[in-house]
Amino acid sequence: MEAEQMMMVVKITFSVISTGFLALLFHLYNVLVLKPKRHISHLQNQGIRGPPPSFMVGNIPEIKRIRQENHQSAPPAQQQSQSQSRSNFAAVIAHDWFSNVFPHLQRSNFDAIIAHDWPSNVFPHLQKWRDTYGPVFVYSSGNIQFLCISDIELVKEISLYTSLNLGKPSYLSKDRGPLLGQGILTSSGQIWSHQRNIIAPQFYLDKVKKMVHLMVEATISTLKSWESRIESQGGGVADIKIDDDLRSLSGDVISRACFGSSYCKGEEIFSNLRTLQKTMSKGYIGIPGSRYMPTKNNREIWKLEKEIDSMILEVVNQRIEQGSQDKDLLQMIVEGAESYGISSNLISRDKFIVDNCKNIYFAGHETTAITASWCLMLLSAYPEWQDRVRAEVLEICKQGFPDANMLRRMKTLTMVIQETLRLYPPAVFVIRQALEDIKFKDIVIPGGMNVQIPIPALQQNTDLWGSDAHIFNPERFSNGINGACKFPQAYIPFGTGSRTCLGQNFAMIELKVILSLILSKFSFSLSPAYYHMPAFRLVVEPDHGVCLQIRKL
Ligand code: HEM
Repeated sequence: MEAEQMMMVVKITFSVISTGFLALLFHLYNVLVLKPKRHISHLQNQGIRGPPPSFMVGNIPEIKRIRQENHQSAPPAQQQSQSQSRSNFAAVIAHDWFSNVFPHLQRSNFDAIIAHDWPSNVFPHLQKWRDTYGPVFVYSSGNIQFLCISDIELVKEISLYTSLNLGKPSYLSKDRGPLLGQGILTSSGQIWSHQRNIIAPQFYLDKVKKMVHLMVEATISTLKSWESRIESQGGGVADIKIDDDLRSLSGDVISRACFGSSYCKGEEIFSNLRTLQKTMSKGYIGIPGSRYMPTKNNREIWKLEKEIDSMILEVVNQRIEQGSQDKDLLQMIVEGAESYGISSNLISRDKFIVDNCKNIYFAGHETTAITASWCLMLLSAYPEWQDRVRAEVLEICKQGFPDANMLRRMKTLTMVIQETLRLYPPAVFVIRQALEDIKFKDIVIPGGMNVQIPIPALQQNTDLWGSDAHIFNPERFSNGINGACKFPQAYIPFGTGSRTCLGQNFAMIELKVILSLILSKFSFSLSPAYYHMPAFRLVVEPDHGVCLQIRKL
């Protein structure tokens, strides 16, 4: 009898295991073979083409090959020496008589030297496929399919579509999860709308204006450190690599503005986030599941993620214990987490708080700091614009510090920032996932498909912006965005549609404060050490940083 029972248990266990195994196999077959095939043939039937994907890896081998070919066509040694002589040239020319007597020559030389059409180097595969298959094509990164769209009429329709059926892709929360968690940047649907409702009021324009004073204070302390470096180096000039200073500055601003000045651990959190960002962009091979493999890189990512999460939670709990009169963003997130916890068990209270703080930390400081770096690089390279903007700032602020009213009047500075964000948008893709079949123009995007809009490709499209699309010309924004381009939807550095950047007003005001204060206190040119090489590390940043020769005015 006992033996019979044993047999029975063994049989049941075996059939449970084999059913589970078969279900897993079917799931894998569906995810890895059937679904991608269905998506691609659905689009192919509508005349959309793209490079043929291979099993599991999709088009990754081809992406690697195209990048390799692109790299080989411009050997690094040659690039380095060219670039060195270029930046030497720029640094020297900016201050000698040649630039005054032959400004047209200097300008055109510079445009030839520091080429702004970097997207074709950083994403050569997208450029190649666009040339081969047209402005709408389909490709696969590992097992994730993307419908890449740079057709302006389609982009226009997508930007007007407000339904949550076009949400954040599910792969993003896995892919960027360690950095951004399940915060608003990565979540879709229910959690997202709740989070956005909590966070959005913090970024209303009237609230942001009150933060100008706080931004000025933070900037002044950075500029004081530059002054002492100039004094200590002697000769009235110092070579300063500005990127990390600007990163700390924007980190300081976001800490004070959104999380209260008692956010003492901010420094450490930011530096860990930066290491995490670098580690993640180094290791990512685009195959789903690869994040979960116990590689050395992934172990490093998990360790950093844990450290960051516990640091944030520690600071939040300290803050809750201390209590606060100010209703800042942190307070709102904590209250939001309490109310959300009552209505949902989708995500724990602690995770809700940590993920949203991480989101704002990363979204709010990295992008702004990089934009400030690019903007100062461009103002160094185009001294005539540096002079023009400085004259405007000095006229508006006299000898004082900028306030919200003054910032509004800085039209030339706004044009320069807009042009910087056109040529060097730090966030390079708007990414969405169709949660059900959605029709745009005459294309039905199948449910589950990811949509990718490459921001730089749109913003440097000569058909939309004219033959000078690759050239730095802030003048094009003199009549606003509508005057600069036939289609305002082709200018989307802050994204598009219902999920545009929550912090865009905040970012524009912060950039104006930082840049106007720098311009009113210093003049600057490119250091011979500057090496122009935009690189993609989840955001587009200067690979070797921006090194400037800075003089006190
Ligand atoms: C120059 C600076 C910035 C740039 C270029 C930028 C760009 C972007 C872009 C492209 C998106 C994605 C939008 C989309 O998918 O359509 C985004 C989302 C977001 N950004 Fe920014 N951003 C900047 C600064 C900031 C700042 C300062 C904050 C906060 C203080 C912030 C908070 C956010 C948040 C919370 C989202 C997610 C919105 C959502 O999904 O609902 N950003 N940003």
